[in-house]
Amino acid sequence: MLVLASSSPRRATLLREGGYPFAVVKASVTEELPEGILPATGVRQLAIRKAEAGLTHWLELGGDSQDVVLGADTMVVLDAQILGKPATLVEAETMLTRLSGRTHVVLTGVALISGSGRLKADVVETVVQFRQLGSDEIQAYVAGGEPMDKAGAYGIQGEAGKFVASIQGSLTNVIGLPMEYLSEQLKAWGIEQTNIASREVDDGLSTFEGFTGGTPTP
Ligand SMILES: Cc1cn([C@H]2C[C@H](O)[C@@H](COP(=O)(O)OP(=O)(O)OP(=O)(O)O)O2)c(=O)[nH]c1=O
Repeated sequence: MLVLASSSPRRATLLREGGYPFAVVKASVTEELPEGILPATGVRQLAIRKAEAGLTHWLELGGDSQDVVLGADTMVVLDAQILGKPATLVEAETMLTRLSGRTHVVLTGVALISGSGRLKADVVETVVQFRQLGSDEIQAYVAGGEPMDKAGAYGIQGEAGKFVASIQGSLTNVIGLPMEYLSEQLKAWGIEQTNIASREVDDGLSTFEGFTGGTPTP
């Protein structure tokens, strides 16, 4: 059985839409990383941290050691700097001003772990280009509340979809789980889709120029 170690509603929605039956378990971890760590190393570490915490909790709840626990972490990287979730509205505005007219990278670390000691963790990268944003539209977007629980202060699946000029790589990777990569991995772990649900998110972004699907990076 598949267990999602996450409190992100987006990750649960993506797995459900992917047709996977799963349980959800909380994975409260500190998201602090050592100063100067490479973003890809950091995002992978956090995904493992979440999966390990989730596994511990799941086994305490009486879960089977053969169950497969999934942890993930998403970060936005601009000029080699990590943009996490904004702590304040002002910080959200600053992040979006920095992203305006620029190309950035979204990294999602994905970790699969089981009680038998098996572990697989990778990082999937999507390149996102924003068009030039006006300060009025940034302010209006931040006032709408969408940025606050999201890396880089935006949600590509929401109103910020209109900020995006192009995307290269997996769209679902930006939203929190690279489903193309993940379904390959889950197959290798013996986890199959049982039903293919229709997409709940009407984003219209999969037709964007350069959409190629996710590519794992070492
Ligand atoms: C860039 C971007 C991020 N996000 C979200 C995905 C993640 O939920 C969030 C980044 O925070 P994460 O720390 O990756 O995840 P989380 O705290 O929401 O959930 P958990 O740790 O319990 O699994 O930003 C979007 O929903 N859309 C976007 O376009």
